[in-house]
Amino acid sequence: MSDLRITVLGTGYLGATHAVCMSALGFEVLGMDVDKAKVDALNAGELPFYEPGLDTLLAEQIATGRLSFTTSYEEVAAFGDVHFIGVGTPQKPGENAADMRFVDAVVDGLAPHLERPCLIAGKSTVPVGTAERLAERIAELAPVGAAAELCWNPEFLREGFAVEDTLHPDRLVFGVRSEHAEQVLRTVYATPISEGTPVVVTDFATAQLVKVAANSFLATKISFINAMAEVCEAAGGDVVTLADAIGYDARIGRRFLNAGLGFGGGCLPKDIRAFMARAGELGADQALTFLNEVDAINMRRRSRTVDLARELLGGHVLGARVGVLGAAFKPDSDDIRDSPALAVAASLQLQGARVAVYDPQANANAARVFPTLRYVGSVVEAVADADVVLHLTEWREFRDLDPAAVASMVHQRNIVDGRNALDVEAWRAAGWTYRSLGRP
Ligand SMILES: NC(=O)c1ccc[n+]([C@@H]2O[C@H](COP(=O)([O-])OP(=O)(O)OC[C@H]3O[C@@H](n4cnc5c(N)ncnc54)[C@H](O)[C@@H]3O)[C@@H](O)[C@H]2O)c1
Ligand SMILES: O=c1ccn([C@@H]2O[C@H](COP(=O)(O)OP(=O)(O)O[C@H]3O[C@H](CO)[C@@H](O)[C@H](O)[C@H]3O)[C@@H](O)[C@H]2O)c(=O)[nH]1
Repeated sequence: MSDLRITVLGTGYLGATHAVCMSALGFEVLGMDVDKAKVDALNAGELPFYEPGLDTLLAEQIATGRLSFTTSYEEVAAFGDVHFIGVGTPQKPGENAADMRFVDAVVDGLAPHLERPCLIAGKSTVPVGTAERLAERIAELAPVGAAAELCWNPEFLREGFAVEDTLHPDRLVFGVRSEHAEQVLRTVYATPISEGTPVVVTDFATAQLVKVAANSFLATKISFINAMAEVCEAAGGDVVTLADAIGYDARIGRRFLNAGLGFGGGCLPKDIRAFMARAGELGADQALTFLNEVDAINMRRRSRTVDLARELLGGHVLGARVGVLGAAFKPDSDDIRDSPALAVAASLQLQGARVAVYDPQANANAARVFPTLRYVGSVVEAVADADVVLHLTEWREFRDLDPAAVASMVHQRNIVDGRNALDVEAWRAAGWTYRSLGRP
């Protein structure tokens, strides 16, 4: 184990995971965030969000004494040999572009304290050109001068699998300007568990682009199958069978070909939009106009789900009871950023439905953003007397439901499976009118 000391600036979903995993690999790690409540919770060994396995790992690592958290840039600068940047890059309100103010603030906060040689490794997802700009800024501000070097090391973890993805990544991407930076990154990642992982060493521009290209491809794959779902709806085909059949072709592959309510979260939607905005600035906007269509197909799935619910209610949404299963943008996460489930729930409520939402982990986060929806603590409460049940986030708890048992709780046996994840035959056999996206 190398004695490099690591810091992680921004300890949200990405940064907290990275800090905890680096500590689990044996490094001494200092995490930093401007949110004092978050820092206090992390220091107490309490994870401020839900991520399977990360809670126990955090508590274990805090107990080793190798991992701690602070709000101080000075402490971070004095402590670290390698500083990872994992602050947020959300969509700017009312624009497609990414809001870079957190990235800029973290560099402006840290760099003036850098008095000893170090590597700063950007992990946040950024518009191409950011690393080049930040390198200049660091050169201007850091007392140690060129011995504070920047590199770009994009992160590909998925929420719900964050620990697994961090410890066993599909690949590592190092955007570097020197052999020294490459060697330091190789040392950080030279652990038994990343053995055999492909390492792509490249320039700044490519490293930043790899990340948004990957997310654009994933978003396109989902919208492709959702476009097929639209055609299946028109033609009377079954998109799940279609996905299975085309997925057997190894060139296509079945993963990420699940049709339904579409993609949400704090990454895919904002990343394709920021990529389009950046391409526009670079004069390459034509190259990415297809991403507009990817986005539009995705958003149409939300309206389609609302329409299915309305159809099942015979057009009478006003006063109808709607039981919503799921609020998170995906299962095994409490993240509700751009959640398709909440968009559908909110739309039906706006049309006058009486909506009850249950999510195993995301109720509290959802209530902060959509305070007027009614949140309940169980499936039983969500579906009580419902005229229609909407399955919008495919938690195992929902996939395992016994349709006969749920049938006895509702007013009308209507279900929309927004994720094509329930057993159609079993639900129909229990007397349910089952509707889903892209299936007859
Ligand atoms: N969430 C993921 O699964 C994931 C995966 C890969 C890449 N990314 C990218 O990583 C970045 C972070 O995403 P996230 O989901 O962890 O966001 P997040 O909102 O959960 O976390 C961001 C954290 O940064 C902190 N912060 C803001 N300003 C700061 C500052 N000046 N100094 C220190 N901390 C500051 C915030 O308080 C917050 O805790 C984004 O660019 C995202 O696109 C996220
Ligand atoms: O076949 C599929 C697969 C996913 N989704 C939806 O797509 C969204 C995103 O899912 P996923 O990619 O699993 O979650 P994220 O945690 O947002 O991870 C994505 O975004 C991260 C942040 O950039 C990247 O690091 C990951 O590699 C990338 O998968 C969710 O709403 C899913 O419900 C589908 O609708 N159909």
